[in-house]
Amino acid sequence: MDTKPLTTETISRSVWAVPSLARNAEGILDRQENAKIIRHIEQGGISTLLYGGNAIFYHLTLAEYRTALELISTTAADDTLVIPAIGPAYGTMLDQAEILLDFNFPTVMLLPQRDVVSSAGIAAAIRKMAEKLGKPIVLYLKYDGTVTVDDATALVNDGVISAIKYAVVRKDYTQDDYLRGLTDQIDKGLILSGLGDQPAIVHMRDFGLGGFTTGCGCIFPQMSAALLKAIQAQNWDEAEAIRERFLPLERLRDNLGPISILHRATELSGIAKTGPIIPLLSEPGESVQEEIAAALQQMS
Ligand SMILES: N[C@@H](CC=O)C(=O)O
Repeated sequence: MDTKPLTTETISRSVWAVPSLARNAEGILDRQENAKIIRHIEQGGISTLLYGGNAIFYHLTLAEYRTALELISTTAADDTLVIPAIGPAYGTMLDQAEILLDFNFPTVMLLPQRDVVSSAGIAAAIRKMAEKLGKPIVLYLKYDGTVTVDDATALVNDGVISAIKYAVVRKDYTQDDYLRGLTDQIDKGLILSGLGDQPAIVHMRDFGLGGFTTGCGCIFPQMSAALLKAIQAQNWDEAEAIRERFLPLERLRDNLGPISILHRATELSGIAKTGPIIPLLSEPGESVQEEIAAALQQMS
């Protein structure tokens, strides 16, 4: 695992894959099956792994958290950057920080929440975690304005932010005052498009963001890596053609639940047995699984 501190170069050198986390039939984290997912992504040309929403880090027990960190840190290749998530509850992140001190991840990402938080409160949590861990944190902005531009800018200026994953859903991604406010104040190379392959072109071309995260790229890593390359080379027609190839699975994820559809699609694509989806999420029904299989076939 690459343990060097993040830079804008690190952020842009690879798409950030956001994988599912495999469990065996009993729901126990499965080393072998997770290793298959990691190898598949790495062999497809992606060298950054972000364990957050798609891995359902929100709902891990503390014991599972340690197991997961041990598993991902020892399975990833030497040059793969691995970023685990913390939170979203403050008490949870305090407990997780004690575990993280036993590992050497270069940064961690604070999972987002919009209830029972304030902008100043999230900023305070980031500062506390950065101090406790002795390293800067990835700020995940998923809800419009939950952290103000001023608070986010102050965190960056104070060196407690390693990157910002920007994932606010818009009808029209070219129209985004919140993102424009952030890019006016903060080094754009520190901000990643955080909503998968679909808004990546607009976010990188029109707002100058430094990279993008992908869920579907955990199944089709070569396609996501090619998308990043096309965007960086400003080959917009090629980038647009690649983006469209992701649509069959992305449409299902948008309509039926991005995390559970990706979890099941990873298994149906034959990459690894991902096992049961844990509560509070749920398994897609049989007809949905048929739709996933059809989408995967269309994309292959
Ligand atoms: N949410 C996006 C990107 C990852 O965070 C996806 O799953 O495609």
